[in-house]
Amino acid sequence: MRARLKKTVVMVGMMGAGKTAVGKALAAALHAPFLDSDAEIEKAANMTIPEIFERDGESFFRVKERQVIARLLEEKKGVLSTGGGAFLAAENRDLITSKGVSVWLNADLDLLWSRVKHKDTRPLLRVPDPLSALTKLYHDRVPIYAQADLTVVSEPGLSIDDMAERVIAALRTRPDVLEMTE
Ligand SMILES: Nc1ncnc2c1ncn2[C@@H]1O[C@H](COP(=O)(O)OP(=O)(O)O)[C@@H](O)[C@H]1O
Ligand SMILES: O=C(O)C1=C[C@@H](OP(=O)(O)O)[C@@H](O)[C@H](O)C1
Ligand SMILES: [Mg+2]
Repeated sequence: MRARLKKTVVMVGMMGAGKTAVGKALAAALHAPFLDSDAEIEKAANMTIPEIFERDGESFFRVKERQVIARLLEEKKGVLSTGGGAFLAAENRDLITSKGVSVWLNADLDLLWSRVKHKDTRPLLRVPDPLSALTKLYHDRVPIYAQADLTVVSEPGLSIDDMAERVIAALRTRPDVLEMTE
């Protein structure tokens, strides 16, 4: 069996949910292109995400994020991992829903914290109390992520490849997204 993507699969969810890692594994399993909006923004700016936040501010980053997502959704069908804030903007949600299928990687706060606490690559967590910041973002954002087309739950015992398999199982319920061929 081989699978063909008819729409771009757009990974959404909190920082540390695994959008980048699982998105990459999913794209490999589907033999589809992998795109990551943060990586594209970094490439275009020739700066890291923290550098962009520091020099130009979050609102500038959000403008770039919107432009990059619009461009990537036009360019090719594949797996697009977004940054955690992207799905918060109604304009992005509308675009993602019309051109692709959104998949929320739903991980609980403990699991997210265990994955992000040792990293300093996320400017929104470069504050005196990063756990409080993450907790607030989590509670503010969960109702919005819940609007995604599909939800895949992440659990501590699962590997990145297990998660990619779970996403494929969810996509199999959507023949308008994933076409299975012999
Ligand atoms: N089962 C898993 N699913 C997703 N990420 C995992 C898993 N196990 C370990 N990780 C690690 O957790 C981190 C998730 O971060 P990342 O993929 O960058 O998330 P996001 O892009 O959603 O912020 C990575 O370092 C990844 O290797
Ligand atoms: O949640 C957010 O607002 C952000 C998440 C990050 O991406 P990941 O979710 O891939 O870490 C990155 O876009 C930026 O630091 C802002
Ligand atoms: Mg990411």
